[in-house]
Amino acid sequence: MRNKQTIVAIVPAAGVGSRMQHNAPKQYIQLAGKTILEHTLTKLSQLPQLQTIVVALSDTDPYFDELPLTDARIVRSSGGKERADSVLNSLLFLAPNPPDWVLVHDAARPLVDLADIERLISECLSANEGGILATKVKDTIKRGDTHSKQTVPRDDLWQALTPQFFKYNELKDALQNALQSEVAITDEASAIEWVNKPVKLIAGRSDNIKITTPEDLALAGFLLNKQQNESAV
Ligand SMILES: Nc1ccn([C@@H]2O[C@H](COP(=O)(O)OP(=O)(O)OP(=O)(O)O)[C@@H](O)[C@H]2O)c(=O)n1
Ligand SMILES: C[C@](O)(CO)[C@H](O)COP(=O)(O)O
Repeated sequence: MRNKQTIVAIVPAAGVGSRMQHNAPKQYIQLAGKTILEHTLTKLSQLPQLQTIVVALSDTDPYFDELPLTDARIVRSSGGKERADSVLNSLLFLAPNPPDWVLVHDAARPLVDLADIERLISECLSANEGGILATKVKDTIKRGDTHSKQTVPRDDLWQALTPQFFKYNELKDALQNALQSEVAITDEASAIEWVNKPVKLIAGRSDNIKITTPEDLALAGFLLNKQQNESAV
């Protein structure tokens, strides 16, 4: 029987939200009565298997300490220039007492379904292999070049979501390797792929959207209200 595996969540929340064109970082926009970051942390706080919840924040973030957070597992680490740097900084923050696994989840994805996260963790622990939530592409995909065949075959195309769940040591080594090699890393899985390790794709709900541009807010607000009403029943 494998010893109980320890799991720590890392929440990248150090972005400026430039595409949102808002006067504060998008993770602090209020939707359905709370900031987006609070919604995300409230979701993760419902997972008892998380030993700690590390939130990567800008060192000049003036908002976080004002949030009415009650989960004692929540701690802050320093964000970095890019999302991958924020994640690596959080991994290094954990180095004195490293967990077995880390669950990396965007602050900007408050709508994530808890059952999807539970399934991701369960399937990866059973296989002893890292993986990510992903959703199969539903639209026809075009490549930007207007002077050649544009349509991309989509039968095996998936859209990567978060959480992304990997062994602490593997992710730390992969991210350090990829960043030192100046490889473009936009998610944890791309670093794991860089070091030629497998990534399980676990089908997740397509409404686990990353709130990115202004038109995402109305949909996210509606869905957050719907989730809150359903959980209140
Ligand atoms: N240096 C960075 C950049 C992003 N993030 C976080 O990574 C998540 C996904 O990134 P994205 O949606 O791109 O957020 P921003 O970088 O803030 O948005 P933009 O690219 O529009 O500026 C967000 O929760 C964001 O706060 C981070 O922790 N550190
Ligand atoms: C990690 C991610 O959410 C998976 O789709 C995405 O890569 C983040 O990209 P961003 O440009 O940092 O928002």
